[in-house]
Amino acid sequence: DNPDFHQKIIPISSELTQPGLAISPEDVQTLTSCINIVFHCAATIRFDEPLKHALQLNVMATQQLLSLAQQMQQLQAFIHISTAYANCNRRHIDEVIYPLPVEPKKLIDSLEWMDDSMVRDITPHLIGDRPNTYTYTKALAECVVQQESGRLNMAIIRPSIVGASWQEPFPGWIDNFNGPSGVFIAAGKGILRTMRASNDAVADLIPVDVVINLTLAAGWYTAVHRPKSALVYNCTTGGINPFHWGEIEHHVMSTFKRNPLEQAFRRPNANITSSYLIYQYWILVSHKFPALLYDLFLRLSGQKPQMMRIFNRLHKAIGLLEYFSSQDWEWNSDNINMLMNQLSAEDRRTFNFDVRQLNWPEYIENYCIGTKKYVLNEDMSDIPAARQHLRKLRNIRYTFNTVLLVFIWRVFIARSQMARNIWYFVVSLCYKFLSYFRASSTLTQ
Ligand SMILES: CCCCCCCCCCCCCCCC(=O)SCCNC(=O)CCNC(=O)[C@H](O)C(C)(C)COP(=O)(O)OP(=O)(O)OC[C@H]1O[C@@H](n2cnc3c(N)ncnc32)[C@H](O)[C@@H]1OP(=O)(O)O
Ligand SMILES: NC(=O)C1=CN([C@@H]2O[C@H](COP(=O)(O)OP(=O)(O)OC[C@H]3O[C@@H](n4cnc5c(N)ncnc54)[C@H](OP(=O)(O)O)[C@@H]3O)[C@@H](O)[C@H]2O)C=CC1
Repeated sequence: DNPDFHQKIIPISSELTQPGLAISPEDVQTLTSCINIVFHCAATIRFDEPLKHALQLNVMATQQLLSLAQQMQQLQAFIHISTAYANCNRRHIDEVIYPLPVEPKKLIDSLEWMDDSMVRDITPHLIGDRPNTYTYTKALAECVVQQESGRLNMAIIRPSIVGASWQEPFPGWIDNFNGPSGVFIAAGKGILRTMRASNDAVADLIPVDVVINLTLAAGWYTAVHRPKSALVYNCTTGGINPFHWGEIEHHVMSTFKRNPLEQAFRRPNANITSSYLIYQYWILVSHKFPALLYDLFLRLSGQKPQMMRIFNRLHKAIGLLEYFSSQDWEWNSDNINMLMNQLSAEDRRTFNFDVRQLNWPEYIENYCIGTKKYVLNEDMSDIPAARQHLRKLRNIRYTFNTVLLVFIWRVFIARSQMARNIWYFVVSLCYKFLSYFRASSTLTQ
């Protein structure tokens, strides 16, 4: 649509961990003289980030950017991107900034002199009932934003689990493995067969284009209407148009069976469970055992074993995600409704963030196809070959199961008189039934 779009963009190089964000003096000059709105989304989103690093990227960098923003002569609004899970230690989350027991500045100062192992030891005490350093540092960043809200005109956007696009630039666009995308891909490849999640818990996915549209609209509202205090927007779907992890599982599996990924390890067949014991059982039977067999095959054919390593990484990743897929939260979204009512009918269409119109089965199907096309760069024209591959895998499974059954049965028959008796009884019963069936069909003729 806009072939010269790049002429409208001036990239600024920066490094969040450096003093002054490592922005060159010339760039600082450009920014302070002509910026109207700041959208601050840079962050580390890794769940396993060491606390010191997460603080540096998510809290101190936000502090530095706020200082820079105060020098911006034309600034109308500062929009900070947080996460709906910043306060995931609460069940009901309002559109307010919740206080933390520790003052961010004091925490940063006290961690300064500690070495990495000391920080590692006190991290669980600091993050308390939050699951990771990511949600904790995002909550601290909100407090930092609040401290500056008297001086700057600000708003906070809190998206839940950001997923592929709903409509723009086109349905299903996605370019990374974060959040559910990696899980969907692993399930589509037949690697992931089980995950701990609650079938009935709300899966609060939010399409990335909805987040962007809402963020732009909030930028407009903050700049033009200048609310007295920083408004928080809980950018979620669960309270408005709920969909559950059990339904997601169903639609992901059905999409990948119809549109298989290339070179799947096994047929896609993942089940979610909230039971720890069932989960451990499937991990053993459906993950570790096939991985062991496959690695044995690789070793015997002179190749490097790799499947167990892949599964260990997968287990680490799903272990970090299960906190979010095993429970529900309730987010208040009054500010979202207010913002929607403030937009003109045309703006509401252009910056659509009304998730009541979202058709989940269609969205999940586009999402899965999007992971195939844009994350894995697979061609849709290869789908017949991928289906053929799945048929081959199904035949291998049938053959394997039959051989295993016969083998186990043979072992039983050889060792136990009772198994032999049962076997003869079943065989003679079948024989009698067949003879009776043949005799009765001859009589009717
Ligand atoms: C059918 C079932 C339905 C049920 C389905 C339930 C879904 C339930 C989702 C809940 C989702 C909550 C989300 C909370 C909402 C926020 O607040 S959003 C923030 C979201 N943040 C994230 O998702 C980040 C989570 N990821 C991480 O923390 C780290 O990647 C992990 C998981 C600790 C892994 O760390 P690592 O082992 O060091 O690996 P990492 O360096 O990250 O990646 C190495 C390579 O593997 C790739 N990779 C990373 N992850 C994956 C993956 N999952 N798969 C494949 N490749 C991957 C990377 O692209 C990278 O590739 P290269 O660049 O080397 O080519
Ligand atoms: N993904 C999700 O599900 C959710 C995300 N969010 C929030 O949305 C925002 C964007 O997240 P998302 O797009 O998913 O994450 P990404 O990791 O894709 O993007 C993070 C951005 O931060 C930049 N960045 C990271 N480290 C540094 C650094 N040291 N110096 C300079 N820039 C850096 C990255 O730059 P570069 O590309 O150059 O590496 C990248 O542009 C974050 O604030 C996150 O907390 C909130 C809720 C859910």
